[in-house]
Amino acid sequence: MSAMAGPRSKPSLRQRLGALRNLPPFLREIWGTSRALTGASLGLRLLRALMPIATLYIGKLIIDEAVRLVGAGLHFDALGAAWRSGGLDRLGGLLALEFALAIASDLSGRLVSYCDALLSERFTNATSIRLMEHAATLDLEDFEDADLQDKLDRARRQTMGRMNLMSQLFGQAQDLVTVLAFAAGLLLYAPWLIVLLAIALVPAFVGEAHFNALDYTLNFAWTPERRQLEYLRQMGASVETAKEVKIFNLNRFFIARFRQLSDKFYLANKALAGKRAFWGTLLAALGTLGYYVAYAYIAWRTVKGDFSIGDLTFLAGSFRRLRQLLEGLLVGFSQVAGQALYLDDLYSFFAVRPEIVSRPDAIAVPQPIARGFAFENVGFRYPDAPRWALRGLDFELRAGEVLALVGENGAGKTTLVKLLARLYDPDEGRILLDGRDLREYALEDLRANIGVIFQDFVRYHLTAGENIGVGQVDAMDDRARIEAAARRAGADAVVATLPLGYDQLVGRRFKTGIDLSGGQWQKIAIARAYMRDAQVMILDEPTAALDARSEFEVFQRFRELSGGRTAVLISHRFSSVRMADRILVLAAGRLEAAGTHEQLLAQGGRYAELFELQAAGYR
Ligand SMILES: Nc1ncnc2c1ncn2[C@@H]1O[C@H](COP(=O)(O)OP(=O)(O)OP(=O)(O)O)[C@@H](O)[C@H]1O
Repeated sequence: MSAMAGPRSKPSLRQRLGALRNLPPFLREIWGTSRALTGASLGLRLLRALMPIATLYIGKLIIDEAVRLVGAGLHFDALGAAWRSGGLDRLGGLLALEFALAIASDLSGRLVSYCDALLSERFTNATSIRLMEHAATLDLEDFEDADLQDKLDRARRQTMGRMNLMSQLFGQAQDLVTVLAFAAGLLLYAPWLIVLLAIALVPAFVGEAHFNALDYTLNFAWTPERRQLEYLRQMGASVETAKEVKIFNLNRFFIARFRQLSDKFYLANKALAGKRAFWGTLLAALGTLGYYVAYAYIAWRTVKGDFSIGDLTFLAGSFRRLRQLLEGLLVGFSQVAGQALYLDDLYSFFAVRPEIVSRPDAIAVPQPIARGFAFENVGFRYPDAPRWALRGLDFELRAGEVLALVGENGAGKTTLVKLLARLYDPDEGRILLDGRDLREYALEDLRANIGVIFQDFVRYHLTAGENIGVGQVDAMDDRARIEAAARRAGADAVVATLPLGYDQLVGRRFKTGIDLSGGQWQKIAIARAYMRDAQVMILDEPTAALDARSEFEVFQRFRELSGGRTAVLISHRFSSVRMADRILVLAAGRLEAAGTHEQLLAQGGRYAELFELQAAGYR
């Protein structure tokens, strides 16, 4: 397991406040998701913001009225008589008003939840789609970078977790309006109490802000471990791995590793939560103290006769609410600042820019390709790799030629193919297509003209027809084309064995799926290559699981059907390789020899040696 990520230092106050700059774009996106829902949610909240003070004030009026009635010395024996006398009219009216307010408050609360739920679902979906769209633009190299994977992981979590940020922000705005209303009310009675309240709350706020930052740091520093946990969980419990896990009895190994890692994470979290609870309680007590000092003061003024009983309840109530609200606002503010830090992750993922892009003046790939590809002193090195994967490559891939690549594992065959398809750009030298650098061509057009099936092709858990159709998505519904591609690859026989034929779901992931053998999957994948009417076809060892006859047939048919197409084949089987027009021998990233099968055998180098080895096995 990799070394622990070095602890990242706590984000500074400036960083935290700086993260608040993420809020305006965040709000803009929410607004853009649905103006109607955002407007409704905000409007309802504004209404709700004024309800608490209205309720409390009516409560005060009710008490004052009741006290007045008692003081007036009126005596009623029966409710009916009292009602008819009209003496209770005002009290009744006030009670009815308070009742209406209570109903309105409940109703608007539910409506707000409803709007928020709809809005959050839509926003989460929109962000997920944006995430997928952006990920699609990134370079393969980006994906292979562990840092980017961490970032993607955090960004993915953000799409899920950020919605309470929205509710929180809106809630904050609502509370702020309520606070202003209460503060205006209190200002009329006892202005300096508000100051007292604010001072009493500052320590709690600072504490919250501090712990939120620690929380973020912890979560940030643990991203690689969290991904490992996720990985272990998957390894320990998935169809893809179940077979091997059982045979090697790996479950205990995975579980032990999971436990070890998750325990460490748990302990770190627990320590932080403990400290947070302790300091939180202490600091909140200060706020409570402020409240009771104020309460005592109001009680004293009431006893002195400055305030009525109604005033006392109104003030005490306002005060209690104001304290809760201010505390909530301050704590909420620091939480929002904390969450805005997480938004940083989302936005920094969106800020990753691909390097492999089309130039503005990009040109179209020639139809047909006239001369072919030329590698000129091409070198490529994977980021942070100790040695070059390919170096000093000089060769041509002529239009219409079938070229085979051979070489031992790790020689660089796949890397060469990736360069040809512009999944990477060379670090040294250049690759020309009909005399112009590959980088001058429009990327999409280039990819549309090259059909590649890699050795680790994807097994889509879709229908058999769709598995072939993905080779040319815009022809996904063209059944005749799919069938023709299947025939060319010998996949039609595979499909014929499926109960639902081309409509059969394949793979084990879903209930109705039927799994295929390794070779059957490969035939389907090869059909995918035929689906695409590409000028250049590349088969990177997708035939390894085919039996010898099938592979021979696949390549022979490939030769016959390629109809003047340029092709690159990678195979470890010489029976297939020898069918190529020309063979390149790669060794440790360098081009060692090139020629036809016969020429290379005559040279007696590595090719002859490997050929002899394989041939000897059959004698
Ligand atoms: N994504 C990657 N990141 C870093 N290094 C890589 C990556 N892919 C391949 N390499 C390294 O580049 C070298 C060439 O690998 P490549 O996959 O091109 O070999 P290959 O000839 O296709 O091998 P095989 O016959 O096993 O498929 C190897 O040393 C490998 O370790």
